[in-house]
Amino acid sequence: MKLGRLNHVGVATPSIEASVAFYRDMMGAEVIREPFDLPAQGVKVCFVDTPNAQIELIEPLGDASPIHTFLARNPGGGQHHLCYEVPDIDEARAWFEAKGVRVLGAPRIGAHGTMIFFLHPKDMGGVLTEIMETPRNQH
Ligand SMILES: CC[C@@H](C(=O)O)C(=O)SCCNC(=O)CCNC(=O)[C@H](O)C(C)(C)COP(=O)(O)OP(=O)(O)OC[C@H]1O[C@@H](n2cnc3c(N)ncnc32)[C@H](O)[C@@H]1OP(=O)(O)O
Ligand SMILES: [Co+2]
Repeated sequence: MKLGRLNHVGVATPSIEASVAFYRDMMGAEVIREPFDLPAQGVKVCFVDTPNAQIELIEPLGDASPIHTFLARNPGGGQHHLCYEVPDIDEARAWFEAKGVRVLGAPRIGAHGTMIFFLHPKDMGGVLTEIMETPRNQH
């Protein structure tokens, strides 16, 4: 498997509205996409663009959100996951499974419209890791 570029850093927040104000007013971020709901992933999402990667702001959506426990432990929010691109999602999944890394749930469509899966932080040096297939027009 060939690891691709860092696509985004996931940041959990109790309030996307407050985080957008922080990235705009404190960090000087200019391009901030409109927030949108991703019910299938249990999160509300908003992208902040930087020159080489995105910050993905995620706020819990619904009672079964996978970030509820994280925010209960970190009420002010914080860095939640790193996401790397790969050219072939099935090859990447087989690669990690063969190495005994726990894949969390089934591959699904992510916020960028391509397939994603997550790897357990305890098998990844303490970092919850998202693997995402590179969008077709960027291969
Ligand atoms: C916007 C859509 C999409 C995209 O396209 O980009 C997304 O990014 S969605 C992002 C949200 N979705 C997910 O996170 C899905 C995958 N996550 C999970 O399956 C779970 O959150 C989890 C990683 C298995 C954690 O489960 P949880 O029940 O919340 O907590 P536990 O108490 O069971 O945690 C076990 C263990 O792991 C540590 N942990 C938990 N989260 C993280 C984290 N983000 N980074 C590092 N470590 C984490 C936790 O502290 C526990 O450790 P111990 O206390 O030592 O046991
Ligand atoms: Co993500």
